[in-house]
Amino acid sequence: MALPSKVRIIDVGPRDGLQNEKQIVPPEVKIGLIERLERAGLREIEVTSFVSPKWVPQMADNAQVMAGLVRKPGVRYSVLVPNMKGFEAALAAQPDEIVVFASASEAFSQKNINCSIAESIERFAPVVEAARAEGIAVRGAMSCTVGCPYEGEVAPAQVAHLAGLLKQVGVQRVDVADTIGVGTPLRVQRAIEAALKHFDVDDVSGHFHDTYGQGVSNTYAALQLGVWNFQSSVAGLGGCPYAKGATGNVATEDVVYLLHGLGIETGIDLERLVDAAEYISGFLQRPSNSRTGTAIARQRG
Ligand SMILES: CC(C)(COP(=O)([O-])OP(=O)([O-])OC[C@H]1O[C@@H](n2cnc3c(N)ncnc32)[C@H](O)[C@@H]1OP(=O)([O-])[O-])[C@@H](O)C(=O)NCCC(=O)NCCSC(=O)C[C@@](C)(O)CC(=O)[O-]
Repeated sequence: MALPSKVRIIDVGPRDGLQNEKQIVPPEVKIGLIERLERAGLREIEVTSFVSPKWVPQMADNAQVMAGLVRKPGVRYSVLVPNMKGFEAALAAQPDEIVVFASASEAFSQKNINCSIAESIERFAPVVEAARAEGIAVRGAMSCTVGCPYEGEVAPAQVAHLAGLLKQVGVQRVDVADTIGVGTPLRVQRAIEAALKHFDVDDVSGHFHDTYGQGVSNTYAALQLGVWNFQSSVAGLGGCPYAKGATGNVATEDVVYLLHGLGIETGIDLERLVDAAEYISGFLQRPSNSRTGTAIARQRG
């Protein structure tokens, strides 16, 4: 199959990237990061999550971040929502899209959202209905589609099962997430094919963590199946609080370098993206996890 000619990237740095940071990042820094991502050409940004602040303290400023954004036309701002309480809080902030998040593995579902997969779907059903009634788009993140930190390998059939449940409750598109970054290209392709049993290829995205350095290879493997939507994180920020040892998402800079090298259009200016990475890395006092970003920053001197 020919590779797609264009790709849409959702930068999840402000949410997935920062949620696990011990040091609280103030809302104005998060907003500064979002503005720099917009300047770099990102047209979809996962801004925050309306989850319990006891579970994820870094996202406790969700309403402040949303209220402080100067929304740019043409940019889609999404937020994670685990239940009706989160949806009601998110609704006041008027996101363009909400993301409900379920797991392909039972154990991770329990650790991450304190309920079984079936219970999570029951919780999401009214949330999805309410969001769509408000004209808010709904994405479903599927965690642990390749491996689980508690159960080990996850079978494609589990991914297909979850994708089917999300489809049934009205989720419009899904992310195939390798939460702990253990996937390699063929395993990731099997997980994507499982999602494709229920969703059109235009509505399936790849979300790869880079724990074992496979994020770029897995992106290429997904492109080979025609997938053209990806989530990645500026500077490779990230890690899930409930997936011990897992590192950040594949860096947006690394994905963009791959895509531009393949002649695939992204609308993203790599130099400006590195500016955004330098901004947040400077705040965190830590070098970027992106190989591309590091190379470009070194050339700048
Ligand atoms: C789902 C719950 C809330 C269940 O947590 P629970 O403790 O079972 O919830 P509960 O309904 O029993 O409520 C307990 C307390 O939490 C409050 N509460 C209840 N809901 C909310 C809410 N929405 N916002 C704010 N507060 C909330 C509620 O009001 C109550 O407050 P209290 O009466 O004790 O003061 C909790 O487990 C939670 O917040 N989990 C979120 C964990 C999380 O954010 N994980 C990271 C995101 S997933 C991820 O990163 C993976 C992804 C998407 O990136 C893809 C990938 O790579 O895999």
